[in-house]
Amino acid sequence: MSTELASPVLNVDKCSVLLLDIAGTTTSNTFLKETLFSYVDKQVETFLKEKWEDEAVKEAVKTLKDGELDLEAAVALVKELTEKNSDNKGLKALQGLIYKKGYESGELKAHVFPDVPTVLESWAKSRKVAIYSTGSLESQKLLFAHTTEGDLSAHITKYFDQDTGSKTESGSYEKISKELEVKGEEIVFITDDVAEAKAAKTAGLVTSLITREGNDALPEDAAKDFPVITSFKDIVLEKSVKRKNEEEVPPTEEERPPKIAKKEENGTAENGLAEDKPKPAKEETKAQEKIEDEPMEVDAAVEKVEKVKEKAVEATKETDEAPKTETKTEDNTAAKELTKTDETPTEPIKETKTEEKKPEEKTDKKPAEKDEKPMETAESTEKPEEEKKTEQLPKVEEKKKDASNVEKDKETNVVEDEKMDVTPCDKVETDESKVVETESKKVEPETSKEVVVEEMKVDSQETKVTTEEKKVTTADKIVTEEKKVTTVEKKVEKKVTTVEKKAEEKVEKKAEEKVEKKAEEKVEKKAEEKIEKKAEEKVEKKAEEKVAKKAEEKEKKAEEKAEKKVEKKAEEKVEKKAEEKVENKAEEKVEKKAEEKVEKKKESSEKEKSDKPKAETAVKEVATKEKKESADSKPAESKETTVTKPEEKIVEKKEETKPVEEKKTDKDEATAKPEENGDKPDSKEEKKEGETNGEEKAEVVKEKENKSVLANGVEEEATNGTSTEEKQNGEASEKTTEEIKVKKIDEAPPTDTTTPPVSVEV
Ligand SMILES: CSCCC(=O)C(=O)COP(=O)(O)O
Repeated sequence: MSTELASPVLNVDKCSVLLLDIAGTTTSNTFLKETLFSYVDKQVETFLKEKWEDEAVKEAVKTLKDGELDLEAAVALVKELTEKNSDNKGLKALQGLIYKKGYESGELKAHVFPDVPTVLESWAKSRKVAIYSTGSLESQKLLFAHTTEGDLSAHITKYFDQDTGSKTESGSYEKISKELEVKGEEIVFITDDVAEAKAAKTAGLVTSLITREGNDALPEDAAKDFPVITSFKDIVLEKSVKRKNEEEVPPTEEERPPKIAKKEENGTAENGLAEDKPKPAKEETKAQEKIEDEPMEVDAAVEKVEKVKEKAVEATKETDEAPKTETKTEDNTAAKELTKTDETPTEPIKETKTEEKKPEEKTDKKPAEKDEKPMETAESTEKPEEEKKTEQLPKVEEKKKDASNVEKDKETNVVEDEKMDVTPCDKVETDESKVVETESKKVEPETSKEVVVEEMKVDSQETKVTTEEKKVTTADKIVTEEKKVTTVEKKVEKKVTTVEKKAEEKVEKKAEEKVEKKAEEKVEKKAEEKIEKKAEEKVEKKAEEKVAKKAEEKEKKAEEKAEKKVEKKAEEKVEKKAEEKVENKAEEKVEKKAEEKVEKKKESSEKEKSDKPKAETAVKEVATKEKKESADSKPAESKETTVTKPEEKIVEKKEETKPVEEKKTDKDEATAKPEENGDKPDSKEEKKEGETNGEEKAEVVKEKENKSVLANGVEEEATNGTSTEEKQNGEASEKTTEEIKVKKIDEAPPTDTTTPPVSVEV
């Protein structure tokens, strides 16, 4: 760690926000590695086992690595990434969750460098202090709420983590600037990381590097590009925004120049003191306006305070006019400091000895210990000077008493800034006041740091007592006024800070609530969508099933219909064929029998020859008519007609007495037509059948076969003459033949009684 640093030159005229890095800036890297990361390493397994099902943990583990991780793998990965000091967002989230347990149980206490608490407190009075760290928001908040120096979170108004973006990208700082509603040039960013500093600078932020105990050495050229400080106290800010219109009032402790040698540019000392540069009141007013959430009441209170101060200043001026008094302006102080630093050019002058020592004592073995060493040397250089000065002071006991009253009043002012506000007293630099100041340094070490005392020259030993008394009483008045002012100020500041904090807490809470609500809404939406999808899928499935069922039913019906049709057709065919066959066979039989009988009759009648020609013809006619009738009509229907018709026709033919040959031709035509007609429908039906599907064909073929078998049975029955129909027909034909025979006998002359009767059997 180099302590030989160039003096910081920061353009902080318009600073309204201080943006701070954590590791290596507010807190030592050693603490991070040896305490926080080590704690994570030890606790991660237990923590993940306990909280594996927590949503926050699940989310963090998901972010840890793409893809799924089981518990063991997650533990190993967390350890590995922690060891590497990875910036993985999932890791940072998990670390934050793990730290929580440690901080809450008291097992963890965060380290902050010794200057941090006081400076943060001081800055927070008039400006915003924000944090930008790689660590998660949770871990940042925990850290500042649980430091070895107490809860510092009250001084911090805003936290940024990697959700804002990478710390090495300028866009992230632009975002912060927008979010804070402050121009980049009004934000002072302090970090130990050069890459981060470059990014912030690119975004227009006023940027300073800081070196701290435990940090890696900065690159050699870093100091060329950025001011490098070693403590927050090295930062010089413009006058507090609340102290507008106070150009003549000496600066507060906060606004005093750091005890670091300032560069001389253009022949003038440049110590970064905002007070040294006259600024238009407008700028200050603007800066004040930029402090968000500041209520109007506070503004009014500030104005009142300022008025009281103005009165005090006027009173001080009056005392300045008194003879043989030494007024001390801020310029004088700065000039003296420059002289002082010239004497010790290589050592950075630390500001407060007591402030920095205390925290280091508390944080044993922490890296900041080394920071204290140079401070001790600074203290040792200051003390002898003060002692010398006090030795030179005349001891005027009476004056001491009066002055001791002033000092007592001073002692009541705890806050550094407020003590500095009492500096009008310094302007009345009497012997007594010097004594008082040195005494006050002994009583309250913090006041001893005031450089004013060191540079005071004791040249007013001959001052008249009466003048001194006047001055002291005036000083008393001023001090009491100032006390009032400071108390009001304190209250105002407290109010401002509390109001700001509350407002920010509210904003944060609202933001968190919004985020939570959004997350919940998302989850709900997803769940609803899933349910809807499932419902839709179910409905679709049901609809599909219904459609399929209907289709199946239709198919079945169609098949059944087709089958029925096919069956009907097949049945009709079979019936037709059977009928045809029966008819044909019957015809053939009738013909044959008729012919045989005719022949027999012919033979028998040859003898008779001319006696019975009419009877033969009648027989033939009867045979042909019967054939016709059997061919034209269906067997069931035509059974009766075949019985009755021949009788009638026989009667008719008796009258007509047509030749036998003519009747035969008629019969032939009648018998031939059904055969010809019967062939054609068969072929058509076969064509139709060819159009049906294979299954139907097969079934039809089977049915045909079955039915042909049945038909054959019918045929056999027909041939055997066993069927009832045939029998009936046979009986009928027998009856007709008997009747014909009777008629013939009646008509024919009674020649031969042995002549067999003509009978037609069907
Ligand atoms: C907030 S405590 C842990 C901080 C941390 O994890 C870290 O990596 C520090 O990063 P920074 O950006 O603050 O240097």
